[in-house]
Amino acid sequence: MDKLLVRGGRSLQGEVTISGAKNAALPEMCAALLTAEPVHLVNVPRLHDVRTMRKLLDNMGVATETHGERGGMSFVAPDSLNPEAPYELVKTMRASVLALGPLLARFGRARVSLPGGCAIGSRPVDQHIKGLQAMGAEIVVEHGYMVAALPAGRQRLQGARITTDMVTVTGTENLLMAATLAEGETVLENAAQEPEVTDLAEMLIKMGAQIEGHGTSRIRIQGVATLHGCTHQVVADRIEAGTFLCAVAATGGEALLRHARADHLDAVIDKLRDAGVAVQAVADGLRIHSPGAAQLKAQGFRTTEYPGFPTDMQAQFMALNVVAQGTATVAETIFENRFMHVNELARLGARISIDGRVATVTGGAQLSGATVMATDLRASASLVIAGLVARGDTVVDRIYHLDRGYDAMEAKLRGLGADIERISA
Ligand SMILES: CC(=O)N[C@H]1[C@@H](OP(=O)(O)OP(=O)(O)OC[C@H]2O[C@@H](n3ccc(=O)[nH]c3=O)[C@H](O)[C@@H]2O)O[C@H](CO)[C@@H](O)[C@@H]1O
Ligand SMILES: C=C(OP(=O)(O)O)C(=O)O
Repeated sequence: MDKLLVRGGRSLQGEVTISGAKNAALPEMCAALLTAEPVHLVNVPRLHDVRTMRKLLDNMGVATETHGERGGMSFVAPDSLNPEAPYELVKTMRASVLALGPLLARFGRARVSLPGGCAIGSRPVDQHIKGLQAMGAEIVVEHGYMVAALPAGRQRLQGARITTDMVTVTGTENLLMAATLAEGETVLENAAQEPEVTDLAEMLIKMGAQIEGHGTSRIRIQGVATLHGCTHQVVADRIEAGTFLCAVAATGGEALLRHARADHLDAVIDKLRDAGVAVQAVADGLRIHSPGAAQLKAQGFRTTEYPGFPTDMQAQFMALNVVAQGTATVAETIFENRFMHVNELARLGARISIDGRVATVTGGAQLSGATVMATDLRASASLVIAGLVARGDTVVDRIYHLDRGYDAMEAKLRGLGADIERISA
């Protein structure tokens, strides 16, 4: 199992290029299931979840290819394929559930393993099922699989008005993709407004889908009989960008984050500015200048759906709060078990107490390196940030979590002057 060795104490300086977003690339790869024509994606990040999604599509019978330096990938999903997502692949990547909507919409049937929970919470998919049932699908859950089909005699899903019980990102994406090929109009109320949903909608529109209102809480889709191929560039990863912002803020220093989108990071940038960090939108990126943690003020926040503070940035900003000055409370409202980094940060010297879904961070900690264990994707990133600030050596174990969602993180950090290396098992 690979580990990262971080020798802390260096400030970060220079330029880093932000990759395409994992959480946009994964649904967009599934969108290729909606047409028999070639779909080309560019700016696909090189990370483990993308490789898993490719395996999942290959396994179904989709022809996939990578090309070029710029994260090019193409997909051809023939008219006849095996519409199944097996447990072996789904268990390592919850986003596999995004195959369900497209498969059902185009092939009229699908067998997709239930994803189960993961470290950060229980992560049910009841809203995906409820929405597809509202569109006429018959879905039974048996032997750990969602087995979905259209009723006898029906060729297509039916448009419907669907209000999800809560805002769900992949739920919105699954229903959005399914609705593009349904008969008639679908209205998704309480839809997720995350930039990755908007990016997916823009790709689907290039494929011939009729969609309005993406980026708002009501998305209207007029179903069409077929979609065609397209070329689409995956939007920049706002969470990767936010992670680098927190790393530079915590270590002090100055950096340019190429391709980072300020308009997708408002809530995080506001908090960084309140903390005392200078963040400026520049042509094709973001510039950050941090005076170092000793000059920064810890910031309280509450995670919420977009455009609120993202749950996927909670752990990384908490690492910054640990070394900034003052006390701050952090409330996690999206996932019930997303504070697992807290005990590991404590091994480095962080002072954090937890009461239910609220963590109170007492800043100003003098961190010292230790061996810590990554428990999930963003927890891993928060431990790396803390390790960059800590005195001495920090070893972050189980970084397969990090590899799931970050494209060459240690190489990018090294490019900014960090002393970090991978120890391969
Ligand atoms: C691949 C991807 O894009 N992953 C992101 C997506 O995950 P994901 O789409 O899985 O997260 P959701 O937005 O669906 O989850 C939001 C909340 O709704 C609950 N829920 C969701 C669906 C459902 O059918 N029933 C239900 O109860 C979840 O348990 C959670 O409490 O959005 C999360 C919230 O921004 C991010 O942390 C993940 O990085
Ligand atoms: C929780 C995350 O991803 P996933 O939904 O793929 O587990 C994340 O990207 O932080």
